[in-house]
Amino acid sequence: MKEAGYYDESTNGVVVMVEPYSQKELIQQVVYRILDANLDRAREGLRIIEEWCRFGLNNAQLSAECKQLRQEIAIWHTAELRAARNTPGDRGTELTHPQEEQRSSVKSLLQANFCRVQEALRVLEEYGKLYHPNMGPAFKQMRYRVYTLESNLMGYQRHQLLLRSRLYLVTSPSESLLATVEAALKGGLTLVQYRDKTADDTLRLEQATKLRQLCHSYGALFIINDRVDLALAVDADGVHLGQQDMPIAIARQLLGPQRLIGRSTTNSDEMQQAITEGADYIGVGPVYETPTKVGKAAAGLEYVSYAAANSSIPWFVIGGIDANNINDVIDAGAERVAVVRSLMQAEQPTLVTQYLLSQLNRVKPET
Ligand SMILES: Cc1ncc(COP(=O)(O)OP(=O)(O)O)c(N)n1
Ligand SMILES: Cc1ncsc1CCOP(=O)(O)O
Ligand SMILES: [Mg+2]
Repeated sequence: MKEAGYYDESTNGVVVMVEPYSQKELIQQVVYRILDANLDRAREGLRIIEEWCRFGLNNAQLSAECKQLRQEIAIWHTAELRAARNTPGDRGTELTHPQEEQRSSVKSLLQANFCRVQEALRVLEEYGKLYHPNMGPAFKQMRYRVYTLESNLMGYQRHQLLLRSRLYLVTSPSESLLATVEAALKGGLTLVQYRDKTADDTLRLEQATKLRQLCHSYGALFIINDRVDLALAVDADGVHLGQQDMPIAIARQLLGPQRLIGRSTTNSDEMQQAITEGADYIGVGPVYETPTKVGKAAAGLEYVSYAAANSSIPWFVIGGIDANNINDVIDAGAERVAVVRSLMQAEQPTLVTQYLLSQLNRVKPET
C-alpha cells in the first residue's frame, strides 16, 4: 500500500489527503492527471489561436475549425479526469521558459501555441491509450487536423499580406543591406525579396537568415530570388522565379501550397501562362530599361495597361521606377511597384518608402 496526496476542490483549499492506494490506483491517478493537464493545455492553446483567426484575420472558417477542435477535446474532459487535478502539488506549474515571457511577433506567438497544442495532443494520444481504446486514435486524428490548420493559417496570412502589399523591395548587394532594409521596413514596407546574383551560398544563407528574421520581426513577407532550396533552408515566405528559372509546378511541389511563388513576365503570353501555372503574383516589366538588369529590353507602359486590364492575380511593375516616374506607372494602371535602386541607393530609405507608399495608397486596389 502507498500513500498519495491530492487537492480537494470541495474545501477550496490545499488539503493533503492521505489515503491508502494500491500501486495500480496510484498509476491510474498519475495518468488521469497527465490527461487532465494536457486536455487543458490543448484547449488553451487552441483558444489563443482562435482569437487571432477571429479578431486578427476575421476568418470564420479558421475560427470555426479551432472551435470545433476545442469542443471535441472538451468531450474527453470527464469528471473523473478533472477530479484527479492536483494544481498546488504540481511542481510543473512553477516552471516557465524565458521564451514564454517574450514574443517578438504574432507569428512567433502563433507558432509557439501551435507547438504547445501539438505536444499536448501527442501526450493525449499516447497516455489516452491507457484510458480508453478510442482516445489514442481520436487524438492522433486531431493532431493531424492541427497540422493542417497551422499550414492553412500561415498560408492565409501570407496571401492576405501579399494582397495588402503595394511596394516591393528587391535587394541588391550592399555594405548596409540590413540597415537599408530595416529603414524601409520602418517606412511601412511589407514585402522584401533577397536578390544577390553573385554571392556564394555561405553568404547568401547568412544574409537571407538575418533578413528573414528582420522582415518577420516587422511583420513583413520575405521572398528569395531564384532559389527554391534557399527559400526552404531559411524558411522564407516564398520564391521569385524568372522565365529561365525553375518551372512553377516543380517549385510548388517543393514549397507546398502555403508559400508564395512569384513569376517575372514581360508580355501577355507569359502573364497568362504564369496565372495558369498557379503563380501567386507576377512581376510586370522591365517597364523602363534599367542598369540593374542590363540587356533586358523595356516592356513599356502599354504592357502595364494590359496587366491592369487582364491580370487576375496581384502584379508588381518593375524596372526603372523611382519617385519621379511612379505617377506615370500609376496613371497606366499600376497599383503595386517593385524597386531596387530607388530604395537600395536612397540616402533616406524610410522617407522614400513613405513617399512611394503615399503615392500608391492614393489608388484603390482591384485585387
Ligand atoms: C518582382 C520581381 N519581378 C521580376 C524580377 C526579375 O526576375 P528574373 O527575370 O528571374 O531576373 P533576376 O531577378 O533573377 O535577375 C524579380 N526579381 N522580381
Ligand atoms: C530584377 C529586375 N527585373 C526586371 S527589372 C529588374 C530590376 C529593377 O531594378 P531597378 O528598380 O533598379 O530599375
Ligand atoms: Mg531569376
